Amino acid sequence: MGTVVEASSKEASGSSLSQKKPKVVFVLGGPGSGKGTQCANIVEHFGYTHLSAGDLLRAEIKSGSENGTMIQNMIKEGKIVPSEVTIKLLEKAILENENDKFLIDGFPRNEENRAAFESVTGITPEFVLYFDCPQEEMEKRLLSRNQGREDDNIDTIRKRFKVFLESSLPVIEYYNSKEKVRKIDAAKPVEEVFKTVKALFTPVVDKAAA
Ligand SMILES: Nc1ncnc2c1ncn2[C@@H]1O[C@H](COP(=O)(O)OP(=O)(O)O)[C@@H](O)[C@H]1O
Ligand SMILES: Nc1ccn([C@@H]2O[C@H](COP(=O)(O)OP(=O)(O)O)[C@@H](O)[C@H]2O)c(=O)n1
Ligand SMILES: [Mg+2]
Repeated sequence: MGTVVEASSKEASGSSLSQKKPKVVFVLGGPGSGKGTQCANIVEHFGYTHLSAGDLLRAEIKSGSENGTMIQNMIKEGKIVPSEVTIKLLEKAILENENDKFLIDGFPRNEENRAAFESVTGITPEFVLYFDCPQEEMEKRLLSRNQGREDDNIDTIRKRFKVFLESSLPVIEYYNSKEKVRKIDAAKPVEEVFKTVKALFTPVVDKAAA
């Protein structure tokens, strides 16, 4: 009896994501490394749902939410929004979607993101795609992205690079120590990068048949 009560109360307090148990791939890399571009390709070929943490935060600003101004100020400064906010948005998006395979793009971006996501959702990623790209190339891409983003100006871009080096690279190193990182040379043209990405998502059995 005691055990039953304990089990059910544990379930009630846990995230409902622990019941859904989705398959998650984290997509990481510096600003402008091509995360969003490659995620669109993966979605088309492999049936994943793409969730960009940055897109979810920008939608939250647009929706006029009470956190909107705080999020907008942090994005303008290239800072990382508190995990609580971003994780709630990710959880909601995963639960609202029928798919069970998700590409989570631009998250976790620091140790706080990583640890909080793991403890709140109980999810560990299948693997981590890491788009490795020289800073000069990323800067060039961001300055010609033309999506009207308030953070694609040289001042904010420099701040974002610093945050990437100081806070996001350690997360990639953490997953590397767990042998979860698939590092990709992201400086090549889009199609070439996708060839490498495709190989990582194609099951070994399909490769043998091809
Ligand atoms: N391999 C590539 N070579 C050249 N330009 C690219 C490449 N991948 C993406 N881009 C362009 O660079 C910009 C940033 O790409 P994006 O996918 O938004 O990167 P991220 O999500 O990592 O910031 C976009 O304008 C995109 O069209
Ligand atoms: N996990 C995350 C992801 C993005 N963000 C914020 O959103 C901004 C834009 O993120 P993004 O992923 O859309 O940017 P790109 O790397 O795609 O250029 C970041 O610079 C952060 O200010 C965050 O706070 N936490
Ligand atoms: Mg992006």
